[in-house]
Amino acid sequence: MLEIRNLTKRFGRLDVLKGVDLAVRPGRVTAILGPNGAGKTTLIKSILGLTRPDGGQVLLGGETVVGAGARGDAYRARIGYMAQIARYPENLSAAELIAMLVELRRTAGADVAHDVARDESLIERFALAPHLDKPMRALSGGTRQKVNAVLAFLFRPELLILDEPTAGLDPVASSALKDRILAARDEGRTLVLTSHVMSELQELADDVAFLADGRVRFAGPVEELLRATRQPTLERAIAHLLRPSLEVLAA
Ligand SMILES: Nc1ncnc2c1ncn2[C@@H]1O[C@H](COP(=O)(O)OP(=O)(O)OP(=O)(O)O)[C@@H](O)[C@H]1O
Repeated sequence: MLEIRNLTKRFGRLDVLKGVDLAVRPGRVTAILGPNGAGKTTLIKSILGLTRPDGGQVLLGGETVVGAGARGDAYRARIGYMAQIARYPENLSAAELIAMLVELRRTAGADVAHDVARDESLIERFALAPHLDKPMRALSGGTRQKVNAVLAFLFRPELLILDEPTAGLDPVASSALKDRILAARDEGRTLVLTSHVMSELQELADDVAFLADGRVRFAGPVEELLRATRQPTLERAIAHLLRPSLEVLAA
């Protein structure tokens, strides 16, 4: 569904991605893990075309969307994205933002009437209704994060990329979002997410891609990682992978 081939990215003298290969399986939740600064956000932004990689390709549904042979950025309409730090026009309210995004889609020729599922379940469970008409600049960090989540799910995208989606959310909101993530998976959507909260990933992830030193060191189902490292939990398995005497595990 999503395939990353030999992706490279350097910032000045810093080699962040040194040839990342990854095949994300459809209809599953894949967690991208790795220490701070490993390049998870850089990888995500490269998939979305928000960062231009130096080499390699990204394929979506078999079609090259980033790298040599890619044509335009229309593919982005198929992806819902929740950024780690989202920036919005601060004077607009969430309701106006939603209306604007719907209008943009309509102008781009999408069948919006069919597409839009303003996620009432999330709005309700986040208790977001009273905040929808306030300007974004007046919202608390957690409330902005909730709006961010609603926008990511807005058009029922086939692929959802969520960068630390529950960071800053209270336990009620975090549970609601996790339920929504699993529901999206059960609807057959593909999800890629990052988080440093291992217990959360243990709950959500079907597959794991572990990024370190610019490459994917392990990619496969969570159970396989636990088996390969002989550890009982994801947290211990990742700690095991991060030992200084790291042995590269075959994918
Ligand atoms: N625009 C940029 N210019 C220069 N360096 C950058 C830029 N973006 C990222 N980097 C560097 O690239 C490295 C990878 O950053 P990235 O944000 O992708 O890591 P991450 O794995 O998402 O980290 P974290 O877990 O802390 O969120 C870091 O050393 C970061 O400082």
